[in-house]
Amino acid sequence: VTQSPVCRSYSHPQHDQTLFEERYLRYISPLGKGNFGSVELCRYDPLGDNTGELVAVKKLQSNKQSNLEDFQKEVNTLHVLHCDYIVKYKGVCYSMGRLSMSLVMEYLPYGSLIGYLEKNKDNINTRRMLLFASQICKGMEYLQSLRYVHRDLAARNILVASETLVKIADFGLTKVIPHNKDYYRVTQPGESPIFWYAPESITESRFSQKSDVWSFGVVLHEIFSYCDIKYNPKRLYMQEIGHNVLGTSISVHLANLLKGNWRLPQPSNCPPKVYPLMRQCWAHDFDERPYFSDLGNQIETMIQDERE
Ligand SMILES: N#CCCn1cc(-c2nc(Nc3ccc(C4CCNCC4)cc3)nc3c2CCN3)cn1
Repeated sequence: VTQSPVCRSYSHPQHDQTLFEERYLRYISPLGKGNFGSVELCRYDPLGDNTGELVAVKKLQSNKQSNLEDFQKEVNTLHVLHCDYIVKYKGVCYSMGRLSMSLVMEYLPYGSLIGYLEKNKDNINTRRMLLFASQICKGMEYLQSLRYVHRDLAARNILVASETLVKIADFGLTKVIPHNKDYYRVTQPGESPIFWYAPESITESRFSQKSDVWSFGVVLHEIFSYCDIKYNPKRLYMQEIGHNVLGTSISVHLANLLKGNWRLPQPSNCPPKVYPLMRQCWAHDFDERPYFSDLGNQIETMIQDERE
């Protein structure tokens, strides 16, 4: 049994069954869309009596070879992650004679933070929002201890396991930082979530632990805006940039906005100490941004203060 320093979870070398037979995987309903694929609720029911367990199955979008390789990397990434604050890998299901594959994961009943916060905003207090934020920090600390960069940290990719537990999900864009560098340079940016990106990711496709910290600041903004669509980061940035920008790309305008030190505004009922935390994450110079361990400590202190 090994214990990771920050996740306090145990990874037993369990011989969990990791191969799911397609014929027993019964489709129930759609759950959402992620990078490279859609996610469905299924019941794995080999006995055929509806006693099987509910699972979340991520199907590969298209059988394009490149996507299959990227999907295989996502599966390999999730398989090695054992942390209470990261969605659990269960196994894979091959179909079409191993031509296509699906990723089988634990099903989290409350869905993503986006829907959950909006729906329950009236009975979620600051303490619970700070608890969620500290759990994301712990999950990210664990991820970084294995030299992973998530690259798509956003409220849409944070899932709610229970009223007091959230988990990081969707490792479709996750990369491992090579040992001789402290950043990852992406070649094909693809359709990037630029409104969650740090300046250096927008302008140089440079991703690091500190660019994930920037995105965490945006997640904090989403949490303390209750993921209200009116205050969604893309909408707030586009209002500032102006919807009728022509010619030069949005990312050039966004990069200039951030260079000029414009930042997402303080959410309306955001506790006074939380906005400065977001601003720390949004330091233009990535060396000035805090580590997830620092952020976690500051948030734990705020949780204590909330209790008194
Ligand atoms: N991340 C990411 C982006 C891709 N993505 C991942 C999932 C996912 N959803 C759930 N659970 C889930 C999802 C939605 C609902 C409801 C919400 C209200 N409206 C109806 C649906 C309920 C429960 N459990 C999961 C996963 C992955 C592993 N376990 C969904 N989209």
